[in-house]
Amino acid sequence: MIEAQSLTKRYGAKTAVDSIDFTVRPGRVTGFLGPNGAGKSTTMRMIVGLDRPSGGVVRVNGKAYVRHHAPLRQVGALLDAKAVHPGRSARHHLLAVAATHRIGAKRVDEVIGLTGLEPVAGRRVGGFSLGMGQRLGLAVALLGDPATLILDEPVNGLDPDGVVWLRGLVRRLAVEGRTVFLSSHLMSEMAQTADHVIILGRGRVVADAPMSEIVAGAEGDSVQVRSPQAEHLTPLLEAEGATVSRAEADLISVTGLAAARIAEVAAGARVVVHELTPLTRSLEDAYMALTRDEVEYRTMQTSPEVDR
Ligand SMILES: Nc1ncnc2c1ncn2[C@@H]1O[C@H](COP(=O)(O)OP(=O)(O)OP(=O)(O)O)[C@@H](O)[C@H]1O
Repeated sequence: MIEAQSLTKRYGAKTAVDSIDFTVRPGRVTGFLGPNGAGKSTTMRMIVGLDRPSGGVVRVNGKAYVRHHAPLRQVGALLDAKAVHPGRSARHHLLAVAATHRIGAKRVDEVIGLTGLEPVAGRRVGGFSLGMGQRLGLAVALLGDPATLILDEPVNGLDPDGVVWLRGLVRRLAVEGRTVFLSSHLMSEMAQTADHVIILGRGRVVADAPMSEIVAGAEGDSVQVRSPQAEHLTPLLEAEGATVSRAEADLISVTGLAAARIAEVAAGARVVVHELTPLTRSLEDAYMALTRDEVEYRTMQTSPEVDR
């Protein structure tokens, strides 16, 4: 369990984390989302004592991280997978970390197995790919068999097989009753992995709810309709109560009317339709709506005037 109360981090005049409160509960996967610079990494670093809060507190399994006598047995963290000695083999790195907590070689071999590192366990870590480095970071996080896991962008660098494997591992850890807190920028991946979501925007919590609620709160389902007579079809659909927005000359997005009814209206007016695609709500839609005003580094749109 992770509990943050009025947790704050300032860097000079910049408030990276602005008096946030949240609880990450055991037995489920909690996703941590937010635009670049929202304060996710800073929050995770404070949870594991790598950054000291400017205000407020954060407890892991009831205590501040630094107050735990054997923190690796309480909290496993994957924050910076590259922070390992490049000359050591993966197995030696794990043995060295294990020794700090009197964890034996048996457990080292177990986590090597759990993270699929057997084929490379004897190789120098310096030659590892990003994906192998992530697996090693996970192996370190799992060493102490901790009740709480904090994983910052764990899918980073994993190949598609690795992503599926990680999803299964993370789900299993939660089913075992552990607290799993993970950040990712990959919405579709997060939608498949997390049960609960906390979204940060500019250092504040903008949403903290079950995944199903977050997705259900997104704007309504829409239907994408491609037709060479889109202009003719639009008022007919609006007369049926639909809201229509035009994406391209022959492409409209229709909300408030089922795909079947759209097809009937089009057929009734002898309008040719080339495509009719119902689009369901997604975590990405909900996320975009919730963070629309919270983006610190927004991609600048080049205005047509500047182009000319
Ligand atoms: N050591 C530091 N000194 C000064 N400012 C910092 C420092 N670390 C982070 N910041 C600032 O604090 C804010 C939050 O950064 P943080 O890295 O926690 O965001 P994030 O949500 O993890 O972003 P990303 O998705 O890009 O990893 C940013 O504006 C960042 O520039």
